[in-house]
Amino acid sequence: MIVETPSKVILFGEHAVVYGYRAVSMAINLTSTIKINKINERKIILNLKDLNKSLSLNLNDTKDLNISNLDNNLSDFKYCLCAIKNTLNYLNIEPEFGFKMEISSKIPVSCGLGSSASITVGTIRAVSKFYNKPLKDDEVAKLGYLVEREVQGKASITDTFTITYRGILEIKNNKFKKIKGSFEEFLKSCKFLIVYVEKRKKKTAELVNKVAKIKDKDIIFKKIDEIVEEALKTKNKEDFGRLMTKNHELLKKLNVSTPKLDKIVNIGNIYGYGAKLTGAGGGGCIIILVNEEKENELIKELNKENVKIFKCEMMN
Ligand SMILES: Nc1ncnc2c1ncn2[C@@H]1O[C@H](COP(=O)(O)OP(=O)(O)OP(=O)(O)O)[C@@H](O)[C@H]1O
Ligand SMILES: C[C@@](O)(CCO)CC(=O)[O-]
Ligand SMILES: [Mg+2]
Repeated sequence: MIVETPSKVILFGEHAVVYGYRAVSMAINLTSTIKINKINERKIILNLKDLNKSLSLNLNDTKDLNISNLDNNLSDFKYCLCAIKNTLNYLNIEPEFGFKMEISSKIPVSCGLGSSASITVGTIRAVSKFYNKPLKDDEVAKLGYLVEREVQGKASITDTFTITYRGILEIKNNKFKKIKGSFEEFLKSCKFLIVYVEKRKKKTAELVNKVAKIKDKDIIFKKIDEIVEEALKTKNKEDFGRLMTKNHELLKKLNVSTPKLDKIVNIGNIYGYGAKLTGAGGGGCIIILVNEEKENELIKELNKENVKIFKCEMMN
């Protein structure tokens, strides 16, 4: 059985959303793929193809795993192991047989595009379907959020709910609503470039915990929330791009940007309508709202900077 799962891009509100403020996020067509097949032993074999890592463990040991005590050399297995553990416990089954799970992904790892949430949601869907107890979206999303919160210590529902429900979501106070109507139509008229700028030195968990230590973070979060509120009413690209850039300036005050991210955001501001980092920051990706009249110049300038450009679309 194969399960394919999207990734996501946060248009506004990352980090603030962890504290109940608003965010807008969009599922995109960069996907992870999970293949799961039966093995006649009561074992689980995990093969992380992109990271060239494998792990085998007994089914019985999986349900009581203490994820925070996992050896460092197993850290890349945390999300999928936690997803397997939480799903088996939620299904409340004693499986007679195990499985081999192979994970591969087109989503750059630890770059702000929700690779962890994609793997998590894909694993939950794959394991529940494999044992013939497929879960509904609300169960998948809730389990996925609990996995990210357990692995990271702090998390919002943004990544896992966006990837589960797809389309465009507005998140506030850890509740969500799918964005439809004129704002969705406006966003569909926008062309975004996602640019992978540089390798992140910290995982999302570390970046979220670093922001938690900032004393005046709520003042910054409130300003981000005002930007999101204004963006939700916007129907023109100049204003939308300007608000993206304002959000980026506030993320810089949270110390989650880097000089290289700022440099590429600046190129997005000059040759696009606006730009900002997306996801936890600390490196990774930025998103640019394209001004079609200057798109060729934008691409030319970006190509001078040794970055990787992803032309993605919203995934419903
Ligand atoms: N292709 C993959 N194969 C196996 N595990 C993966 C893969 N991609 C991501 N992961 C897991 O997700 C972790 C990266 O998650 P992290 O939250 O730091 O980054 P992200 O989700 O890409 O960015 P953000 O959370 O800012 O959107 C990896 O360390 C690994 O545990
Ligand atoms: C940084 C953050 O806001 C987004 C990570 O993609 C964390 C979260 O919402 O869980
Ligand atoms: Mg993540």
